[in-house]
Amino acid sequence: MDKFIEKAAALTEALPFIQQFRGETVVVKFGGSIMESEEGYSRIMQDIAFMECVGLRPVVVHGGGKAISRAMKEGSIAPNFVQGLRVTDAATIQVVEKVLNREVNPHLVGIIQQYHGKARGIHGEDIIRVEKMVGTDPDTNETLDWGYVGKVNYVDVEPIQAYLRSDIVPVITPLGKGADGHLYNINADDAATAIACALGARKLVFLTDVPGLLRDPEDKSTLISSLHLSEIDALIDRGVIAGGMLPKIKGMVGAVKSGIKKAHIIDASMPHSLLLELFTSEGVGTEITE
Ligand SMILES: Nc1ncnc2c1ncn2[C@@H]1O[C@H](COP(=O)(O)OP(=O)(O)O)[C@@H](O)[C@H]1O
Ligand SMILES: CC(=O)N[C@@H](CCC(=O)OP(=O)(O)O)C(=O)O
Repeated sequence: MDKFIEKAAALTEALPFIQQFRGETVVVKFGGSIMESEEGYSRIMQDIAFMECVGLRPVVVHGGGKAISRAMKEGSIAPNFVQGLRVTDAATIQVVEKVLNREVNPHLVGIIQQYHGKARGIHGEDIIRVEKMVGTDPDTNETLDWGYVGKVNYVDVEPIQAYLRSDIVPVITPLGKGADGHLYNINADDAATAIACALGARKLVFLTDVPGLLRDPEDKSTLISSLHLSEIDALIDRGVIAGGMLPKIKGMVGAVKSGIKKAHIIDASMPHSLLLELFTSEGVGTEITE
């Protein structure tokens, strides 16, 4: 009997959250090591199908960095990252396009459909315009050139919204087109942020392989559950926000400043962390609010 009451309680606890988020757009980004586990990302796709079914409007932006590196090595191309971004020459962009647009993306769409959700892939270059990424090496002051790596300067949201109006989950690859007509590779965190801002999403959620932002990356008990915009610069200066956390936190700051109410980092390896974050009062991971 208790078991049934518990099950009913879980459903009734979700009710106010479902009512609050119905019709709202939530951009969900995942990539990294979770994409190495079919079981792990299938659970995420199930959560996405659930969200859509109860009236939310999820938009998926996915990475696939590890699969790209594997395919490059199979083609005897050595992966090379500078400041967390893949150096992308003409041969590499072909591998990136194939892995993201023609392998990972249709696979994810297929899993949502297995859960009886409607989903369609969108190739990023059909909706995202970029300029070439440029940077400077802080040690040598030399200009950095990543090749075909882009910084988003425009997202055409109409194809995304058309799918959302038809209750179809858009699943988007982090690729863009340059003014030169060439295909460019985009960090998936940056692509998700730009898409969330352009859509005016209610929430931006990064699923990753750690519980959230940790004060000590080696110690999972040091989770920072809530961060205010004013605290972030000091954490960057102290090196707490570094590596793969930098594009996420910077993206979350940009998103919250552009009007998105909440941005989250949550643990993809915790089963159904996305549903827990959205539909319970517990909250998991790190959130940034204004
Ligand atoms: N303060 C921090 N808290 C948590 N993770 C951190 C921190 N600083 C750096 N990291 C690193 O960021 C990684 C997550 O970013 P990333 O590897 O880019 O994930 P994804 O591929 O899921 O986008 C973690 O696995 C961890 O190694
Ligand atoms: C420019 C750049 O680095 N692009 C990334 C795009 C994929 C990505 O970001 O995948 P994850 O989220 O799985 O890391 C790359 O080529 O790996």
